[in-house]
Amino acid sequence: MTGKIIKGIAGFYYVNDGENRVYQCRAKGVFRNRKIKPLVGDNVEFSVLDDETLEGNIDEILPRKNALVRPAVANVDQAMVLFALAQPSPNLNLLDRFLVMMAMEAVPVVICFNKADLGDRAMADAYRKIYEGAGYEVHFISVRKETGMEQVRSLLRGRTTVLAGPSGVGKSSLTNRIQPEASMETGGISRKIERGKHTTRHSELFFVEKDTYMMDTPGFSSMYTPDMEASGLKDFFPEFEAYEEGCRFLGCVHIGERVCGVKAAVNEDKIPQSRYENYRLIYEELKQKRRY
Ligand SMILES: Nc1nc2c(ncn2[C@@H]2O[C@H](COP(=O)(O)OP(=O)(O)OP(=O)(O)O)[C@@H](O)[C@H]2O)c(=O)[nH]1
Ligand SMILES: [Zn+2]
Repeated sequence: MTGKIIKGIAGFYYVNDGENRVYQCRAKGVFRNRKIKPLVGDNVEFSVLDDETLEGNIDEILPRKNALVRPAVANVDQAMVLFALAQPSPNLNLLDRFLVMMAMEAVPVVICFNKADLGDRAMADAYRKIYEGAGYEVHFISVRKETGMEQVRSLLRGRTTVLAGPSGVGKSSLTNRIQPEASMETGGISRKIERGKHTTRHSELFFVEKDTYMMDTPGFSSMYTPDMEASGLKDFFPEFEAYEEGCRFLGCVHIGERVCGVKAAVNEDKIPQSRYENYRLIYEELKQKRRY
């Protein structure tokens, strides 16, 4: 049988068969033969030892597509980053940092703004313009008004998604909405308490529907600075590229150079101020970090 590891606790791995039957497995042999530690998100071959008690043994870890460190999870197809259109209003610096981190890991990102019922139309249009211009898919939803829920479901379908977003934007509300059985069983509040406990334990994937999994990523608001050469940062701001032919020097980093197509584009509002400003801030941080 094949399945996916959804959590690991005290030497046991919990393997979902894709239809939400979860087997408690050991990984005898896998460590010894391959010296590889199973990760949440790993697709595995496993044998069922007992069909009643749902016990099994992992025989083989299938090749990984990727593996994130924070959160520790393998085979991530995409990240969904959730912000609120208002209350709290989005921290674009945090968003831009997150986009860089995920691009470094080659994980595609979908941006969702929740609480569309609270934000004004002009703000929504402005955010859409900024992030579609940077090449991202942008969605506006309201968990409270239940708008965009089908859209979210179809974005998730058949994939493993990490959900990220700062506190208070509606991550619990959204995860409750998209896994109806769980929220019916435990109720919104207890689900939330449960989730709080998980954040101090291990990473865990939850089942959404057939072959569809999601992981909540705690600690998003304290995003660290990516680890790379400052000069490489510009490549993670894809909307800059079109204006680089206006730069005098090959390898222009668009900071102190006098003749710079990117800075000119910012002045002409062709590149959003906020994107450039966040680029500059992250660039300076990387410079500082590399000095020590
Ligand atoms: N107006 C409005 N409020 C919403 C919406 N979605 C969630 N909320 C409210 O926003 C508040 C925060 O929602 P949560 O789901 O707890 O947010 P969270 O991202 O899980 O927050 P943390 O648990 O702190 O990470 C709650 O009071 C929700 O009822 C929405 O679409 N519109
Ligand atoms: Zn330049």
